[in-house]
Amino acid sequence: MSHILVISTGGTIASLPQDNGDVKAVLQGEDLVRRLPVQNQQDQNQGKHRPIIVKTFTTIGSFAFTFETLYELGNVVQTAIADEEVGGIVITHGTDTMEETAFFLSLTCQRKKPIVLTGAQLNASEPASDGLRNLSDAIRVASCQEAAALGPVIAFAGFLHAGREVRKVDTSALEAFQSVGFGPVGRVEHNKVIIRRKCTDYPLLPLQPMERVGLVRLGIGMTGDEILKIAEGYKGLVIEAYGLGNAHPSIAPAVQQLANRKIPVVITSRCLRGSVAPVYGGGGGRDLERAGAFFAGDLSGEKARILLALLIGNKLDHEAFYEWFNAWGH
Ligand SMILES: NC(=O)C[C@H](N)C(=O)O
Repeated sequence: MSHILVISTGGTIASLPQDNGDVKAVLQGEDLVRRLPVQNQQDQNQGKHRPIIVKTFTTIGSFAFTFETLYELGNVVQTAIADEEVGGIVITHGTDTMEETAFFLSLTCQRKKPIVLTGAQLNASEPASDGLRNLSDAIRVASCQEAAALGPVIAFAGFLHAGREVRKVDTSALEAFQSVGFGPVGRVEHNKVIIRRKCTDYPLLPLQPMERVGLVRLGIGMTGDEILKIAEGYKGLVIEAYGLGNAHPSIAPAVQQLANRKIPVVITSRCLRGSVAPVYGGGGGRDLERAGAFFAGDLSGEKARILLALLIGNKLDHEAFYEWFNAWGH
């Protein structure tokens, strides 16, 4: 029987308070699996679960992840996908940047096997810690072949969220994630995996090291000068603009300058739901589009940044960026 590979990376699920008061990721993958509830271990003995193999990839807070970490993790996941002995993959991860890792894997990994990310909001020393429940649910989902077609998902607080749509919406509540605008793709209830939605089969990008891309959220009165300063040193820039994708009128000429220097600019929205669209003149989305900006549909700023960094890393022609943002943004 093929096994479930649990790849641990740290995060609160692996964290314990230290003598100096810091809460720090210290538990290895083996420690997490050893702590699984007795019921779960019994299920395993009775063959209800596939055997579990553990790999400790790293033991850090997800706020310490970099593009390099994502690239290396992507390689580990792709090796596991190609390994016939592996039936499903679970990644334990901090919640802070879990949605970006889930999206990165969605962009680069074939949907042959379930890929399930999970973590915790309460550290492993807290009596009501959610980590073991989430890990137990994630293992169940990774054992369910039907979940492969969803692409990478986050299993958290009993819900399943698609990598493309999921966002961390709460700093501390146990229900940390939501699929904003669409709702979860499924849930784990009474130890059963229930899948209620299908996920679109988006085109994949080759796994490549990503390039440095900036991300800036507009606040009232921010101007083109500020955008040009922020863009320094970056190979691309994502702007979280207002509403449908609008900005102060001084920003379109700045975008034009950056486009002339072959620095692509991508527009997303500060809004939590809905897509950007070039509608308004007077500094609005139509001016930004005319200046050469790409529109990222309903992707969040963070996710548009991952896609842009990967497109630049793949050395694709900028003309092709329109198709990629159309494909993934809608
Ligand atoms: N709940 C968590 O896992 C948050 C933690 N700071 C992390 O992302 O590593």
